[in-house]
Amino acid sequence: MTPHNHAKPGDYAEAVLLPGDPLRAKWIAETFFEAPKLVNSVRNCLGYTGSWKGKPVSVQATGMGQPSLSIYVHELINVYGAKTLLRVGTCGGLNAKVKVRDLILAQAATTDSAIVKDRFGPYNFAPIADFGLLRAAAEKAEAAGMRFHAGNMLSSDIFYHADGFAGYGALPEHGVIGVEMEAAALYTLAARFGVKALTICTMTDCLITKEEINAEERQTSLKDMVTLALDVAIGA
Ligand SMILES: O=P(O)(O)O[C@H]1O[C@H](CO)[C@@H](O)[C@H]1O
Ligand SMILES: O=c1cc[nH]c(=O)[nH]1
Repeated sequence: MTPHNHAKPGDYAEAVLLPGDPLRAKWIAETFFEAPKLVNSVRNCLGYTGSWKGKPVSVQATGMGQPSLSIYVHELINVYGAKTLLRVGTCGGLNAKVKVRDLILAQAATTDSAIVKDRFGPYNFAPIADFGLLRAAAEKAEAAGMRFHAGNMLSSDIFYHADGFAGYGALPEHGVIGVEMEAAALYTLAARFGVKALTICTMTDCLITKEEINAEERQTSLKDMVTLALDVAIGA
């Protein structure tokens, strides 16, 4: 149906989880969905639809970075009718108060990317999460006893900064607590097309303390993030 997606209209639910990693999309569908069905495998950027607690839900991998996410999200909204988009990612930590395995709810997303900046001329647009999704995620995370932080996320085009931690400049001292690579484009597209979006990330590597989690812990802590996102997606 598009150069990047061979699903038919109607193949996706209105609520879609968005991991960067295609294998995380497969794991989410096979681990959590009832009756998962593969709906897209173009470029191995896997997409599935199934249900969670009896309600329809989809997952679509976005690849890494804002250009790649923008393609999948643009098509999910405009071709497949997606209305609620929940990124489920991993991120680095920019504040020592955020511990590995903690969840970050990206209330806003700062970015160095031209993909957002170039659209607004003289203005510095502030990409923000949908308040209802953010509030629901915070309430559910609190009720489940999950460690989480709501705050400003950096969506960077650069994974390997030539200047290391110094490359993040004044952002950490202005309350930017994590770094990933997609949320700002997701929020900007959601604003443009009038749909709801939220990014939830698990902090997997602290750029200050250098603490990281291993593969097994990564899987366990991602379960918390995914069940939280699924409950928020279906309004449970
Ligand atoms: O784990 P995912 O969702 O891919 O997210 C993070 O991991 C990738 C970088 O390793 C980037 O996509 C970044 O945003
Ligand atoms: O984008 C990312 C994701 C995880 N860790 C980082 O440092 N950056």
